[in-house]
Amino acid sequence: MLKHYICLIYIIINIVEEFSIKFCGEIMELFNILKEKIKEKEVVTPKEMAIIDDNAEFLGIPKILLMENAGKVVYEEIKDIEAEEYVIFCGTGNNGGDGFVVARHLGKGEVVLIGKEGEIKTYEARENFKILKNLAEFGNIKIREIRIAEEVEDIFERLKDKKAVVVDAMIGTGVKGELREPFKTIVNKINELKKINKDLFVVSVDVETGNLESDLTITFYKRKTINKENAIVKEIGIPKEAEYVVGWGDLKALRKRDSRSHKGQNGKVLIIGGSRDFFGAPILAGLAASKIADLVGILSVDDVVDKLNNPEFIMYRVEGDYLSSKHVDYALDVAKKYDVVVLGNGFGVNDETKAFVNEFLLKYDKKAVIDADAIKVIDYNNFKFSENYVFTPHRKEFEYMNIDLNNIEEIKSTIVLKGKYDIIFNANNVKINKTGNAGLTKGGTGDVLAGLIGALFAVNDAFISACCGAFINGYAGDLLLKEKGYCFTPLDLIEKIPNVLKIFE
Ligand SMILES: NC(=O)C1=CN([C@@H]2O[C@H](COP(=O)(O)OP(=O)(O)OC[C@H]3O[C@@H](n4cnc5c(N)ncnc54)[C@H](O)[C@@H]3O)[C@@H](O)[C@H]2O)[C@@H](O)CC1
Ligand SMILES: Nc1ncnc2c1ncn2[C@@H]1O[C@H](COP(=O)(O)OP(=O)(O)O)[C@@H](O)[C@H]1O
Ligand SMILES: [K+]
Repeated sequence: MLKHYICLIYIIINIVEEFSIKFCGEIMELFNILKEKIKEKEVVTPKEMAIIDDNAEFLGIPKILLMENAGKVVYEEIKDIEAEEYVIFCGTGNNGGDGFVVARHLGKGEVVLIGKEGEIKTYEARENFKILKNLAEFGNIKIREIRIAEEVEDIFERLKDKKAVVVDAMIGTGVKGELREPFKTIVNKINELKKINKDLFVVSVDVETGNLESDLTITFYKRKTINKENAIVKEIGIPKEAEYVVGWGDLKALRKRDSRSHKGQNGKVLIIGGSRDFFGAPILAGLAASKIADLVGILSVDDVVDKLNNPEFIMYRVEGDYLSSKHVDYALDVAKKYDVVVLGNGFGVNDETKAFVNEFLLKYDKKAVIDADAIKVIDYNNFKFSENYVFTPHRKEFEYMNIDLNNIEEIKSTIVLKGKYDIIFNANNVKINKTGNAGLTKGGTGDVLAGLIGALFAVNDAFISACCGAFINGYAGDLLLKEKGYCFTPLDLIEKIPNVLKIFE
């Protein structure tokens, strides 16, 4: 008997495996179609490049390897330039790290670290600086650490009439705001020097620092929006997949909580959901959102409000068993006090709810996460996919939306197509999230995801919020799988959200 039993289980597991492989195959097929339809970016912003860099590391490529390749390709571009002097200006970030590698490959010249060794921000830059210090003892490479521009007056004097190469490894894609001192003065000095010495060749690493008039910029992987025309692109070993995978690079790019912020500035989320039949869904979404957002409100029907005496939420009651047209004005009024609305969890799909959703969205003009039943009741025939919307359909709900992949540019909204792998896309971006496991198929984990995305979307843009929500939700599930196997609940998932954020903060 037992033998038959085991054999039966074996057959079932195989069928499930077969289905999920097939299903997974479909997901990858859809992903490839989307990659074709959504034009690949030729130029990226510094912030987008930082995410790609970090996700290359997420895929297992060490940054120190990329730094080595970066320094090497810059060296290759300048090694044949006739010069009596080489001066490499380095910042304390990884752009400076590239500069250390350039100096090492050159095997000569003066490295000017703008800052102190102790201020070098990253392991890979520090390691390369240490190597330079070892080499400096042999005399070919000189190193100087400066605080203010006056400390390099002698260099500018010397370069007035020399054939020289100046390498700008001061600031790269980590640039933030207006150029601060001493970089500002140093950049101006180099620009002035170029005017009086035609034999001065200025090379920028990855990005021109400030308004430096470089003769050449070697930028890595893709042109940056802030590069000058004459920038050339060099591969340094970053694979295309780094642009398509959701990894910790996306989490690092989320808006940081400002220590001086006060209540409400870190997001206000209104959950509009629930019905007489489903009271748990909006609560799960609300609990998930409250892990991140400052304020969470729940607008729902009597049954849900009466069941909820949770101090974490501000409750807004509407009479009746289901949301309906008569509640639209009140809901719009309440929504004015919030940054984002999470719509649909536990709604049900009857006509009154359908009327509420369509009328509400027609008049509501802020951010919304549209999930579950709300996705099913929208009248897509006359519907605008606003960039203020994030949809979180699973496979079946996605079919309701009848998205025309041939008119993908119309899809300004961000869509999270949930499944074994989540595909996150809109008219301009597509990414795939691989965190998560089959333990997440339990009902309610989608409500957790919707609340999570709502909280992130309150203070970030749609696409990064959707990517990070999917990543965090899945990763929380992966932590639970290690602890409990598949037997975890949506409430366990919610409790794990802070752990995931802590790991990647
Ligand atoms: N992250 C990676 O995986 C790789 C990064 N690479 C290099 O690293 C660079 C990015 O490095 P980081 O992210 O560390 O940052 P950066 O090195 O570009 O700049 C950060 C440094 O500049 C300072 N800074 C920023 N804005 C400033 C301003 N307005 N005025 C004055 N100082 C300012 C910061 O305080 C910090 O010390 C890329 O441009 C590229 O050159 C390469 O090594 C390739 C691999
Ligand atoms: N087999 C699976 N493997 C990995 N993640 C999954 C799997 N099934 C669902 N998920 C994840 O679970 C979450 C919610 O899935 P969903 O189908 O929306 O649940 P719900 O029925 O609660 O809406 C999503 O983050 C999705 O990525
Ligand atoms: K630079």
